[in-house]
Amino acid sequence: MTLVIGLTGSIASGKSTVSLMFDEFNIPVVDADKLSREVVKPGEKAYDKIVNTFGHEILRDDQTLDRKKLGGIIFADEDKRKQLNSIVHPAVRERMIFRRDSFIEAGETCVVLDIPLLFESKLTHFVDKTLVVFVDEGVQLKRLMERDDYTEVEAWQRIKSQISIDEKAKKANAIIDNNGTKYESYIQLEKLLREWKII
Ligand SMILES: CC(C)(COP(=O)(O)OP(=O)(O)OC[C@H]1O[C@@H](n2cnc3c(N)ncnc32)[C@H](O)[C@@H]1O)[C@@H](O)C(=O)NCCC(=O)NCCS
Ligand SMILES: Nc1ncnc2c1ncn2[C@@H]1O[C@H](COP(=O)(O)OP(=O)(O)OP(=O)(O)O)[C@@H](O)[C@H]1O
Repeated sequence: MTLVIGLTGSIASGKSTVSLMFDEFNIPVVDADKLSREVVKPGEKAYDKIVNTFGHEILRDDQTLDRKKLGGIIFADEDKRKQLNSIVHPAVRERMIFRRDSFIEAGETCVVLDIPLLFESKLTHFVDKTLVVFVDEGVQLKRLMERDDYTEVEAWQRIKSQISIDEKAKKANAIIDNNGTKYESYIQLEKLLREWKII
């Protein structure tokens, strides 16, 4: 039996940081953000739909998506965000399930699905347990602004486009408190994997 863990959190709460730690335990991770970049490459169906919906002005000179520009549009307008989600999410979901099932068929003890919008998109039925990477909102804002060089307004738009981190923490089977150092988060993960009898 493979245990499927849904790893989530809010934007810049530390999902990618924690997902890298699963490597140490040889636990495979399927990363929805990575898949969402794959499915919008030129030549893919979702790419054509995005260009038809948002126009050529969201393309760079090399015809790839200008992600910063598209982000600027969809995080400032909920209807446009829903339009983009309805194009990208089905393609991501299909690839994610395919990869999850390949790991299950290969007999892995555990597989992690790193899904930023696990609760928003109601995808918890894809996983056995949910794990939320938690940070206080102030820490989240600071890390997001520093990592992506956003203004405070841009960072808040992105934070507010998701269910609050407190609400996600309430829904989770387990939490990693990532307010401290990365090492402190690693120790929490190791303890949890022991509790869940994965290591
Ligand atoms: C708008 C886009 C082009 C901006 O790209 P950018 O490279 O700046 O951001 P990236 O894709 O790395 O996402 C960073 C984070 O933003 C958050 N986020 C992204 N899309 C959304 C969304 N539609 N709603 C809420 N939060 C989102 C997530 O926490 C994600 O981890 C891109 O985020 C996108 O295509 N979004 C739609 C697909 C999506 O929902 N992806 C996230 C889960 S699959
Ligand atoms: N414990 C920590 N201490 C200090 N900095 C951290 C810690 N955890 C993560 N960070 C930093 O905070 C930023 C956000 O972390 P990360 O990219 O892992 O978040 P994420 O949840 O995957 O983000 P996104 O939702 O955008 O995909 C990064 O710059 C990362 O290096």
